[in-house]
Amino acid sequence: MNLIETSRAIKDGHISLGIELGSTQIKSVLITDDFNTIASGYYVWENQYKDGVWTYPLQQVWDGIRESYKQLAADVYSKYHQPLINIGSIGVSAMMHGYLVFSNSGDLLTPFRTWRNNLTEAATDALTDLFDFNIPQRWCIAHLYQAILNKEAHVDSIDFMTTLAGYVHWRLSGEKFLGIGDASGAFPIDEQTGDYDAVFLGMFSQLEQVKTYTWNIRSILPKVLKAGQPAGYLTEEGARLLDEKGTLTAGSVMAPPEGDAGTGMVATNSVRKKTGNISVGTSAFSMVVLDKPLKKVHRDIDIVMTPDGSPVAMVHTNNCSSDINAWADIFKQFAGRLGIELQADKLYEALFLVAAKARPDAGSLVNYSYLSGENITKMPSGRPLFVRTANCEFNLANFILAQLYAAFAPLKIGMDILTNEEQIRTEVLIAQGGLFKTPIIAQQTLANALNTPITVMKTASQGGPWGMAVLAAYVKKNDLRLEDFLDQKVFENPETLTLNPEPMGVAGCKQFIDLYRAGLSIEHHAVDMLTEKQQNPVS
Ligand SMILES: Nc1ncnc2c1ncn2[C@@H]1O[C@H](COP(=O)(O)OP(=O)(O)O)[C@@H](O)[C@H]1O
Ligand SMILES: O=C(CO)[C@@H](O)[C@@H](O)COP(=O)(O)O
Repeated sequence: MNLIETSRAIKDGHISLGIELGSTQIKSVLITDDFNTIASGYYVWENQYKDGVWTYPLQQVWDGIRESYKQLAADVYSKYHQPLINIGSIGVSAMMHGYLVFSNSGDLLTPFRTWRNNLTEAATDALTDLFDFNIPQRWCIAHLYQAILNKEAHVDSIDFMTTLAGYVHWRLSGEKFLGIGDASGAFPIDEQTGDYDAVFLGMFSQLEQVKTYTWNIRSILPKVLKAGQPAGYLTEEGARLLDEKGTLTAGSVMAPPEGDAGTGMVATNSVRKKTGNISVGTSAFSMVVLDKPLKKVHRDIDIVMTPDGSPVAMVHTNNCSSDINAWADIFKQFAGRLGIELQADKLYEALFLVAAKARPDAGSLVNYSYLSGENITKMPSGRPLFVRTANCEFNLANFILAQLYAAFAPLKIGMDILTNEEQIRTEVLIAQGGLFKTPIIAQQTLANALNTPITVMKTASQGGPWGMAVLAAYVKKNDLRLEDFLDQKVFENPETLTLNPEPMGVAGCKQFIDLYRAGLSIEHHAVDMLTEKQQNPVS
């Protein structure tokens, strides 16, 4: 579309908005009906560790959404000279799972517990045994049951439990829905009915500790919808939450709110059976759409759903890029001392590119990027740790490569279970996430770590919110199955780059992983010996 055509599309509302609340950024992306991004906005935020809980204040959710929307609207006006009055369809996605519970008057009952918390081991052991289905620590039902086991007073007053995307959607539209992908990280889904598993709901309700409450699990969970189904309309109040200037009008059709896993699958065109993709950011997770059930229950493989309701095997690690960011900030501060003010992209590029000069084994340096606990390596909480012997090759190139290897190490260990025990392997994995903003380096390192070709699309670094915008557009025109819609309408001619594993890199990464495994008890010891500093309670 040329400028005039795009400007007309904006005026006529032939546009879709995707908003994704990721762990480090709230991003908004606006697309035209040909799925091209025409404007974007973002807001930077960070989880806080307060009172032993990883959290974000809900006020910041709205400050961030408004700021990111404001930037996007300004971007539209400056490029196309049009105010944003009427947006055809809107979709919200976010980091999944966690614990957000509300009373019947809509009050938040306890500060938001994010996916990053490892507080629910007892609940997950009990529920996994009960259902004979893996319940990971970060899932909503695990948080709820743990709160019950802890006898937390607020549980009595629960009227509604949802995810972050479900919460934002509810406030924008007044509707309590979840897309099936996001719902599958709240409570297990039955593929046949496309709804929460009725047998498991019954089993949960019959638990002694659960029976004592007046609420029923079914009634506090949001209703489940599949991609393409309308999930309400933007209300007047919702429009004011997005756009405080009052320009935006109500009435946009809303897509089912999704999780960032689902939007990652859409953004990489990986909803078809046997396709695989990876998301790398604060956390890392690989997803393969299953063509048959797994042979057995694995505590390290989560079963979630595509946005149109097919089961997916997910390997999820809580830690990926946070330690890289912490070190990048140290280098930024040092550059600042020399009078050099570095923008983030320049900083990451300068650091990542030097890794190309590293020894393939990263000079025998070892790093544990555990800002929080790690399920895959059974680490109860996190103490980021860099360790080396006196005679190893300690230089910047090896240091940065060790950081990258460490970011992918838990994922590599988890993926080995998928490939070795379940023989699930895809020809290629399509990756997306902020680490690919600097081309090649993270992509090649991931290919070497997983010993699998990795494809990255041109849109990789803004994948999630763009994927959500595409799901919002799909609500307006859903005459094809989602996988066909993506193949035929969205990804007719994708711009991609595939990198194959390099034999020396594969061998070098294996050496790193051997050292990493050997030293895991050092990390355990650090967890035991160093107490986490507490911050003030969340307001
Ligand atoms: N220019 C860049 N080059 C490489 N990595 C980057 C760059 N900018 C940001 N990153 C990394 O990308 C991460 C954000 O990725 P993203 O997929 O948006 O994650 P999240 O959903 O966890 O916020 C940052 O935390 C940082 O580690
Ligand atoms: O838990 C999941 C997916 O299962 C994610 O929502 C969570 O790891 C957050 O992802 P990001 O690191 O914000 O991309």
